[in-house]
Amino acid sequence: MPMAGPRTRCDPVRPGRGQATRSALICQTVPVITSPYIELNRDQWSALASSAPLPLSQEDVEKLRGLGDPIDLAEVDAVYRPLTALLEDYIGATRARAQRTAGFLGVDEPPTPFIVAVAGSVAVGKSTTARLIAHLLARFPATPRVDLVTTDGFLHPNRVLEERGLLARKGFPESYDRRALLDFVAAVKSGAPSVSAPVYSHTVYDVVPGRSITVQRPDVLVLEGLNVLQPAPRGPRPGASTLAVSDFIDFSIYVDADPADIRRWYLDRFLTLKRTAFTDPQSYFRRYAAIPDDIAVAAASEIWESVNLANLRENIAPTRGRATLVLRKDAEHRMSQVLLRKA
Ligand SMILES: Nc1ncnc2c1ncn2[C@@H]1O[C@H](COP(=O)(O)OP(=O)(O)O)[C@@H](O)[C@H]1O
Ligand SMILES: CC(C)(COP(=O)(O)O)[C@@H](O)C(=O)NCCC(=O)O
Repeated sequence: MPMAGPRTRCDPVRPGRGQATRSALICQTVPVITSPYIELNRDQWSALASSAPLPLSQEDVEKLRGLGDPIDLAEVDAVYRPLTALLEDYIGATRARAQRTAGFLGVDEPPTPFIVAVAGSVAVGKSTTARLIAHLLARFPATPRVDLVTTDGFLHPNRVLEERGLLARKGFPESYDRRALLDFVAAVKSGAPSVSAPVYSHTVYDVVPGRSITVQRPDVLVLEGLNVLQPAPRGPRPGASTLAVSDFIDFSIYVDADPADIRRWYLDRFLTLKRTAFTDPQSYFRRYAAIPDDIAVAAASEIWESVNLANLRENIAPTRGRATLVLRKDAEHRMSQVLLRKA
């Protein structure tokens, strides 16, 4: 993310013993690191929290956190109190600008939903971030109506993935119905009164036929998924639209961590799911419930390497620099650094 450019730096050279005292300069070309982000460490970020108590209990946090994510009230306080305050500020500024523009044009055009996108690898904890943001923003008087949509509903059904030889590419850009996802986000951002999105089930590992979630012009839409910062497909047909989902996003958050840590979280979660969700006869992974842990871990490792890590490297991590804010986590899921796009 930081960009390097050369500059000349000159430092005075101290004369050695017995040498003439005339000062001298030694000059060299050194790279200058500039970045479009303001970087804050954990203490700097968490110190931005206001002293008002968070409208959340430890019990709420336990309900909202994803499987394997140890986040507690103190961590929510450190990360999400400043984050939601910042988001409310962005939302207020966006609304004020929309009002000024409507006044300038002499039209009566209310602001459209503010879209917050949450991106990052499989198993990095996007759903915890998305759920906490949605829950907290809904408690602010200016944004009581908040909806949360995950992009997995826009995956092609397994039948289509199988036909196209893409079952082992689930989560890769081509495994989604990108047109439908783009149409959905564009409709929300056009102020459509009611827009529906399909729903995915992690249990059956497929899109649920006939099920949908309807979004009715909320104050905020939180959109969570691997691919929300993905650019439009490369080399589109001449004349085809180059619009991408990210063109309709007002604020994006990339949840970032070391791939070695994410791998461990993925495998630990797989073992927990093996004892819980996979025992459901409806579970796509039910065959793993009854096999020894080491064989299940070997299979999960293979899925991690060949699907999720490959997708992280090829498609997801390259979009990190497009995010408004990068939330960097340490090996224990604790926020270690926040990068915020300079205004
Ligand atoms: N095979 C599965 N069965 C049931 N739930 C799952 C399964 N895989 C993932 N989940 C759940 O789905 C949610 C989204 O997971 P994922 O897409 O990996 O994103 P993240 O971990 O970044 O939130 C998580 O809450 C996770 O616990
Ligand atoms: C469904 C997912 C692609 C996540 O989709 P998202 O909500 O981010 O659009 C992912 O959880 C997944 O199932 N990946 C395929 C490999 C695996 O089983 O882990």
